[in-house]
Amino acid sequence: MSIAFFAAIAVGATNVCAEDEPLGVRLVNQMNARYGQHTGVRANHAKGAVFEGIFTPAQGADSFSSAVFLKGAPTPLVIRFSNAGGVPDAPDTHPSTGGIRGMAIKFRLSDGSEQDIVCISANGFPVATGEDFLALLQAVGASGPNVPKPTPVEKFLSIHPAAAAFVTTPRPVAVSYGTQPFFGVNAFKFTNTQKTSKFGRYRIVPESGPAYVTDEEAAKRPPNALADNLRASLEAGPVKFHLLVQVAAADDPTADATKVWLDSRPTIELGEIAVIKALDTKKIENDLLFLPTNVTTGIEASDDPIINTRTEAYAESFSRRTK
Ligand code: HEM
Repeated sequence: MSIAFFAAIAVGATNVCAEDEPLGVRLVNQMNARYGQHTGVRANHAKGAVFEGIFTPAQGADSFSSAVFLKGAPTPLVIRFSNAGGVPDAPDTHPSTGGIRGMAIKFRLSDGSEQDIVCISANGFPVATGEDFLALLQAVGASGPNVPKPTPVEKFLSIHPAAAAFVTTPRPVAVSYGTQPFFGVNAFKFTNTQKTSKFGRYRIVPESGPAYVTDEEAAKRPPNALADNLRASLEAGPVKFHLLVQVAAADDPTADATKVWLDSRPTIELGEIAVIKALDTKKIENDLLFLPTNVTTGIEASDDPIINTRTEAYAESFSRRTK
């Protein structure tokens, strides 16, 4: 995201605030005010592409967590790649995306239940709480082009250095969704059969390595190149990622997604995600709901407050888009 991005989409966005409503509802109200409310569309990550996949656990992954998908037979997946922002059908390079992509994965577990992992292409988040995220969205909404400087968003960024760093980080455009690394951002607690628990954050790394195009090339590409190019790659066979967990050291913060852990922290390989074939996105995407709190035995949410706020907001967005 860039400051220009905030200015570009702040036009027409007003602040909608009802203190008595749950935080997740207020966040969705604010997103709808910012991007417009579009029937049958997600309040955020509105443009997506859905694929079928399969997860194969790595040897020994079950020593990290007793989660059922980490041992034995491969698990079928439904994967939705997306661009951030609530503008449906926006081109991949549209400012409303802020350069942020999403990868949401639903594991169809052998016992009939589900496990979701919902990641973005950024390592870290601009703010540590849902309240601060709402304040950021409100500041953006109040910072139209004719607003005197310093604008509310400029003021917000001046006192929230993590948010300022987030919005000024360059976000190159990937060749396809299949060449984009993704990050879980929020910490989860993993417990194995010996009852040993560790905190970790997911990382999803393309097997072929990350690959990007220049901004000039990106601007010339068709509007859905990220998904189109992944579909084209699938003609030659599955497109693979590695699912890893970065493991926290004892004093690493687990409740603050702005605090990225050192790269030197160990990562454990949980297994391979193979994207197999494209599904009919328009037909199925609205029935899909990915929740960060949708976890199976052996995995729990950490004390990161954003996790529950996300679930509240996603459920609200789901109920609006399926009405
Ligand atoms: C307080 C912080 C956040 C809020 C309020 C928020 C809000 C939302 C909302 C309203 C949706 C639409 C949900 C739906 O209709 O199903 C959404 C989708 C999504 N969000 Fe967030 N989000 C937050 C943080 C995050 C973080 C930290 C990540 C990743 C680490 C993330 C990744 C995604 C992805 C990938 C989707 C698309 C899911 C799909 O394909 O269905 N979000 N978000």
